[in-house]
Amino acid sequence: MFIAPSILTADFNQLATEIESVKSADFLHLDVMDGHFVPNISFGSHVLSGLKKISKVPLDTHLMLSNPLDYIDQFVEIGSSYITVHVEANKVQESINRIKASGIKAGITLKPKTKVETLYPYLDQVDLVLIMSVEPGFGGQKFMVDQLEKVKALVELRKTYGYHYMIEIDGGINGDTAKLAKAAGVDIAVVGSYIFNAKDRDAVIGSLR
Ligand SMILES: O=C(CO)[C@H](O)[C@H](O)COP(=O)(O)O
Repeated sequence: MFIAPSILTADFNQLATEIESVKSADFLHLDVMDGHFVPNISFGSHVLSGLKKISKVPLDTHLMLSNPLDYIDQFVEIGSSYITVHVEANKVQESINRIKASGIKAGITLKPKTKVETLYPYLDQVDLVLIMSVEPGFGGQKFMVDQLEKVKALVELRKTYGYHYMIEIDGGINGDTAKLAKAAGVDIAVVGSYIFNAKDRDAVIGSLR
């Protein structure tokens, strides 16, 4: 399983050092929140604009925004490899088109209460499907085990229709829940507090893999 540390729980007073501490990761997960789509505000592209200068880890950007289309160019500009938008957001199809036209990979995601069927119109177009295993907005929450049913459904759909997306899970991942996620068919685990609350982050990344 690939591991994507979420910098949401990192110490922003020493962001460069925090990012250096997870240099063995497969992706760096960026949780962008607008205080409207989710009840929290995190950071915008300006804060992240120097990231590519200090880390070679590919950037996996998750836009928790009501109007992602208005911000996609900024997150392309900072060097994102993947940009993921919510199916509940405005102008979903236009956002996916914009991401792909920018030459980077597009992802789709959904909140825990949203049915997996809402993703069906986009599954043939996307490179990544992100399953939220907590209510988006905050790190450090408990893993919602029932969301693994969505992972299993997506594995089957990929097999049946020959889709190419990777399946990512985000929220409440630790040593135990990572095993459940992997068994269900997850390709990438986003991990916030379990990594950033540890001293030896590379060791945690290695053990999660
Ligand atoms: O997207 C998020 C919250 O919206 C975080 O990425 C997610 O919660 C990871 O943090 P943790 O591993 O601490 O649960």
